[in-house]
Amino acid sequence: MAVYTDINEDDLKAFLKAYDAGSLLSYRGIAEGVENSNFLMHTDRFPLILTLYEKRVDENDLPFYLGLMQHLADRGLSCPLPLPRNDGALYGRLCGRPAALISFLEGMWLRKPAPQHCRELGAALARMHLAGQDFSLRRENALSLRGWVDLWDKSATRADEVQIGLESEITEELALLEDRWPVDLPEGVIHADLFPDNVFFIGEKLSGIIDFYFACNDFLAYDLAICLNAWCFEKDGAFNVTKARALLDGYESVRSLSDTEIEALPLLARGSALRFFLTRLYDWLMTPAGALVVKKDPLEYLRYLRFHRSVRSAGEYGLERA
Ligand SMILES: Nc1ncnc2c1ncn2[C@@H]1O[C@H](COP(=O)(O)OP(=O)(O)O)[C@@H](O)[C@H]1O
Ligand SMILES: N[C@@H](CCOP(=O)(O)O)C(=O)O
Repeated sequence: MAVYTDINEDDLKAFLKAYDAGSLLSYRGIAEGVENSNFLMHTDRFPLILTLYEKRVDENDLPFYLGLMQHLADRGLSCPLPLPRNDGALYGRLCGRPAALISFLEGMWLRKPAPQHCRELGAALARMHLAGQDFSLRRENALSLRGWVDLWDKSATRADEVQIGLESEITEELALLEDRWPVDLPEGVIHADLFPDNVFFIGEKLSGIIDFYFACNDFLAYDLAICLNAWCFEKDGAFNVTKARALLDGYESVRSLSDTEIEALPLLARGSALRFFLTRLYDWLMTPAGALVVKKDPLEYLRYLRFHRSVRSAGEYGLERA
């Protein structure tokens, strides 16, 4: 359960005084999520999500994340809208942590997305990429090559505790990615964590995207590579090319991929698999026993990484013109 910081009613009521949000009726911790502490709150005016920013969120990045949500919502994308405080600030402080109130989005995330959901996702991702083009703030991707090396430096010597041989396999992979990582692909604001639990649907229709707390400027096609990993593998580890084709078709129904983006896709998918492997491995090794969070399996992403290593071209992801 991702509630790292406990809050009490008096503190919450004091926090709410800075907002025009009505009176508190109820609040409860939300079990899902791994990064921040989230609470569902009801006031006599509306439901709200209260987020207390934890470990990986740098307070200096909050204007980027919260401003981005405002920017995208203004351009018609269905994402949470931060509620400003009476003094105009987009976040305040609760129990010693930066904390924001954001609008509650209707819908459910899908445990078993089908190809038509992947198509919807692709189209929404491309719309987000286009809507983000004129966002004025910039944030480097702290979890790209440099960040991977830092994470690996902290975990490498213990990696073989998780699986024998990991230390040498990942060291080699990282060296290869450092050598071959693209430098000149189309860039923009990417979500960078668009997993099924961050995308809500009502029936077949995508109703909203949440959790912009890894958003940053990076290659647009890298976001697509993240989705290939997060949406197109089955529970048994098999890659589902029908889902991948639907994802890519949906994306291209809104924004066409260039030849260089298509060519780079297998490498971007390797990098993306490594990125989630590394954060999961770090959390696996470092999270204290008894912490109220469900740790995610790093080896799932090792399997995806190995799959992408065998991919010769994006045609294997179902892209006809690759
Ligand atoms: N704006 C929102 N509307 C509705 N539910 C939300 C919203 N934001 C978060 N949630 C709920 O909180 C859970 C965790 O949120 P998330 O942002 O993914 O947390 P974390 O950043 O800790 O991973 C989501 O799975 C969802 O159930
Ligand atoms: N999506 C990441 C972990 C971050 O979790 P989220 O709840 O913020 O989406 C992973 O699966 O490793």
